[in-house]
Amino acid sequence: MAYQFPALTSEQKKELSEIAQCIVASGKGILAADESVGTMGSRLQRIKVENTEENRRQFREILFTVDDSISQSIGGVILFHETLYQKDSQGRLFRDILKEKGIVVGIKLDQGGAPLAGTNKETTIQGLDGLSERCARYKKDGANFGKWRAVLKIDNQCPSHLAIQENANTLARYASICQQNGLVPIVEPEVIADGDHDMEHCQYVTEKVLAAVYKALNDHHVYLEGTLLKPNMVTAGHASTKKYTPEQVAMATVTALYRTVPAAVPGICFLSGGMSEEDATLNLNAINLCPLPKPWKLSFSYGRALQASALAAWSGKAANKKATQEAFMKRALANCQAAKGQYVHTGSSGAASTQSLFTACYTY
Ligand SMILES: O=P(O)(O)OC[C@@]1(O)O[C@H](CO)[C@@H](O)[C@@H]1O
Repeated sequence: MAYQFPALTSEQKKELSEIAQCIVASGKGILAADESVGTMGSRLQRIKVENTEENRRQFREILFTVDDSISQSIGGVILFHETLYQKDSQGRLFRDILKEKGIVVGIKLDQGGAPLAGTNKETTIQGLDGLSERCARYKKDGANFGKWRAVLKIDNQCPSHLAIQENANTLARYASICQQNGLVPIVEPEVIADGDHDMEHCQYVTEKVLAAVYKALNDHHVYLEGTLLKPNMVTAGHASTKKYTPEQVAMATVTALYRTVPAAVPGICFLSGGMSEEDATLNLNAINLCPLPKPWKLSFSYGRALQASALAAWSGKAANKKATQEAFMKRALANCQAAKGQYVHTGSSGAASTQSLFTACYTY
């Protein structure tokens, strides 16, 4: 056993665990603003705005220049490469604006899916080649955490043993490289909601996937205190006819996590996976009220569920800046409350917040 070859020094471990804890400090979660150019294109298409670099920059400028009190709800923001180097209209780098608010800057590191031959259209994720050099550069340029999303689906023969093992190993290799370069890895094994399976089936699969991920992280000597997990909530498939309450979703989700995620992991930040903004908040709130042991912070790392109302309010018009920032702040605050189990639905949400944000076979 290679016990005498430590992967990280105690200084490296201290830095990583401090970054992770800062991101999920009480009530804080993550804004996943790391949509690639293509994904941002489909978001902008919905509001009939052209997918230009300037339009992407303008929307993000509005989000990042929101009132400083946002830092009570948002501990970290994940950026796409392009955004890490963009500036606001006064020439200030976005990453500096976020840091001044006390928000940790993160970077998307995965580079999209590749087919696993001989499977029912399953995938692995690319981006390991040159990853160490990219991480070193991003650390120098102000990032302190990374994100890597692996996609598993529930279908005939899926997820296969191969897909589970390959994606777990790739996530672990990515996590190890991140930590060597001073970045906290967000480990995201997403079991997507496509399909008509029930919640119990999703729970079974989520447990198998998470168990494989934590075995691989251990094999790769990943320091769990310096990581964050970004899983799916346990829900029925989008096409299922069965409906479940937030309390049922919470019980299934926390049970799956309790069985598979070590207590050393400081925080679990859920993805929203196409849920409406309001459902994502209600489910997170129920998760935090679930009467099972919860040794980790249970928070959010939402993309669609933090930005849908804001995008609709903006509609590509500078004049809508105030309304856009208000919509974003409202969702951020609601999720901050939900991360503490204190969210009370007032019934005054706008239309955009209750709309399903699901897209079939969501890739990017
Ligand atoms: O599911 P959501 O909350 O919208 O987004 C979760 C997420 O991992 O998926 C997107 C990738 O397409 C990323 O932009 C984002 O970080």
